[in-house]
Amino acid sequence: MDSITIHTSTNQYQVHIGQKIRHKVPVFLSKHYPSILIITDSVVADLYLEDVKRSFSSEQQIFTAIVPAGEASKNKDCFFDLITKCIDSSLDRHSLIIALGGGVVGDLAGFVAASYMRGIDYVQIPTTLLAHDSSVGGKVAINHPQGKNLIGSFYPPQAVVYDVETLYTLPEQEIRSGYAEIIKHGLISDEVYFEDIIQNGSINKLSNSILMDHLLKGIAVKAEIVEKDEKESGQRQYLNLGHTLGHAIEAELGYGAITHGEAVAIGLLFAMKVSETVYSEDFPYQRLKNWMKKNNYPLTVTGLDEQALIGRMKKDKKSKNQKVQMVLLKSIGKPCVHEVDDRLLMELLHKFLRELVNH
Ligand SMILES: NC(=O)c1ccc[n+]([C@@H]2O[C@H](COP(=O)([O-])OP(=O)(O)OC[C@H]3O[C@@H](n4cnc5c(N)ncnc54)[C@H](O)[C@@H]3O)[C@@H](O)[C@H]2O)c1
Ligand SMILES: O=C(O)C(=O)C[C@@H](O)[C@H](O)[C@H](O)COP(=O)(O)O
Ligand SMILES: [Zn+2]
Repeated sequence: MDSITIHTSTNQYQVHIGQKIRHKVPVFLSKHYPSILIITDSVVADLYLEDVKRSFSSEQQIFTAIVPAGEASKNKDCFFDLITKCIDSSLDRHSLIIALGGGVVGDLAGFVAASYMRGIDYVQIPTTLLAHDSSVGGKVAINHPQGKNLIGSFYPPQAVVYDVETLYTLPEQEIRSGYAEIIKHGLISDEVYFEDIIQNGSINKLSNSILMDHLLKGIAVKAEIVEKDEKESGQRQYLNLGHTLGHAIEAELGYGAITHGEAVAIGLLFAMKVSETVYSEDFPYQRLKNWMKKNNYPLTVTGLDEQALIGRMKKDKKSKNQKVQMVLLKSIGKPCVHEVDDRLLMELLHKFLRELVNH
């Protein structure tokens, strides 16, 4: 088993990564919690809820709440119903919330924990590849129809218990989604890591040891950044590479129409294109795109209104005075934040979306 400690402004917590550790969750908790609410989704509940429940002793009161699987659950109604569940279960400030699932459950349950009684403890038990990113760093949120994660908080968990055995049941689309954030971690940190991912070819044929290597490196990149800049006043913005357009696409298509990682993948390609123009640098754009095609990323999203996308990009949390701020690359491993002029953005987006469909 691997463990990484993350220091925050208010506490420190450990990210434990290993096989079968969902069966022994209390081992990773520093306190005894008399009452616990496990929040999960309808798919994960059938697979892993009993394992996690059974890991607690019989004198602990365990409540469960199951939300529909998918991005659409990160909304105000699910949030409010979960708060009601906390009240009905008489949770208090000594209780624990467990987020058992992917990034949707992690963000939603984390925001419930951050809000209920102005904050109670919670633990992340991630079950997707993408959640190597979402479970670390304490960003919790729900979506607004006008934009992703516009309602949220920075609220670190007490622990992250990442049982990588759960990844074996993931469908292909979710492996693909998670790999977009792994690629992102490679692009912002280290060319060798990035090359290792794309040269390995098909993500469905990877050996367990290669997958684990990519995953652990991704967690290490994320951990190092969030520890230095927990509340995103500077370099944490680099973790948003690909998200300015990615989030706009998710919201514009309707939450859940494509996965977060698939939208981020398109956003990564666009960020590379803009970087090429702004910094007059060559990037392995075509090789990355070929890798994405080979792995069936949906790159031909059609019918997107370019003006609407730009309007949404301006509502992104990095915006300043209605100007789009994008994370770009000076080179691989050297990210930066750059204000992109409206006219240039429109020109590049128009060209990019046309090329995306055609080549
Ligand atoms: N807080 C952060 O720092 C952060 C970082 C990245 C992404 N996110 C957020 O994470 C969300 C996406 O997370 P996600 O990709 O994990 O999506 P998700 O939570 O919707 O999970 C994807 C799908 O896989 C299913 N699933 C989960 N675990 C499974 C398993 N082990 N076996 C089989 N099926 C399983 C789920 O039921 C769901 O249908 C987005 O809302 C995104 O904004 C947050
Ligand atoms: O942890 C971060 O910081 C990130 O930006 C990680 C992203 O992968 C993640 O999707 C995050 O939720 C985006 O944050 P947001 O502030 O743009 O909503
Ligand atoms: Zn993301």
